[in-house]
Amino acid sequence: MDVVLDVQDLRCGYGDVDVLEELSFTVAASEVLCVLGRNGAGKTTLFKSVLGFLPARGGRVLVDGRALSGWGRRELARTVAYVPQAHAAPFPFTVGEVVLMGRTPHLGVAGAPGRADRAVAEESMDRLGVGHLATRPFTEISGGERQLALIARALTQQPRLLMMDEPTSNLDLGNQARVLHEIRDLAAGGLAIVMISHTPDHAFAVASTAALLRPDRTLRVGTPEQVLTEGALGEAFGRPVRVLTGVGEDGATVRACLPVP
Ligand SMILES: Nc1ncnc2c1ncn2[C@@H]1O[C@H](COP(=O)(O)OP(=O)(O)OP(=O)(O)O)[C@@H](O)[C@H]1O
Repeated sequence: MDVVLDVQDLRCGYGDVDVLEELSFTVAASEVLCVLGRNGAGKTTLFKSVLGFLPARGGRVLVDGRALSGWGRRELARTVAYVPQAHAAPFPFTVGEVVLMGRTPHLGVAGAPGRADRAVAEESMDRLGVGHLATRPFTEISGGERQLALIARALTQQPRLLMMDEPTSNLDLGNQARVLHEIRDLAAGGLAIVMISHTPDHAFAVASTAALLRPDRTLRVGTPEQVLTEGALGEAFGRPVRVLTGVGEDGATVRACLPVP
């Protein structure tokens, strides 16, 4: 198995408080790991640690078998791409310029992007359906359009590992389906993907592995069907949850979750 991200016994937090304790999981090429847990459980903290923004207090994070401390910043940016939540990115540039920034780690020291770099950016924009927005200011498009543009920027990096923080928040149903389809397609093409989601349905739809942060700070890892049971979801979110099953397009079982008011 081609393991891209290997997290072993990770412990991290802020001040004198540990938010995450002894978390372990791996993500291989072509796998999609979906991280779920209640508000404040530590999902973003986990991302910060894997991206090298928050030092681990214990355990280790290996990318392609090498500890994060052994990677140069540009080198890591050629391998790991991050899609932030769209509301956190008020860039004063056009959509096309923001997407082209994804090429930055691939350029030489004095490098300006060339024709090949622009072609990669255009292909990414077409893939996410935002090519027609290329000349629009990034600050003057909708939240959903910004989300799609940020995913296009991350693809323009041509990474091995894609870290996505709630990639379907802000998106209408059609665009949620578009992004989920792309996530499945990118994984099939060999990318390793880690996504945070508040929608267990999306883990059932595209994830090979679900990782559920529980109130006792432990992580339950397995297939979505193993991990996202009514009991485990009820315990994790503190309210009863129903898991409903139906028949999908191809006759396969599909699952959706409903919080019980
Ligand atoms: N910079 C910080 N300094 C101190 N505590 C922090 C900081 N950032 C987050 N925390 C705390 O760490 C815990 C985990 O926060 P985190 O943002 O990782 O949760 P999350 O699972 O991403 O939540 P949400 O679903 O609401 O986005 C929370 O208790 C939060 O208050």
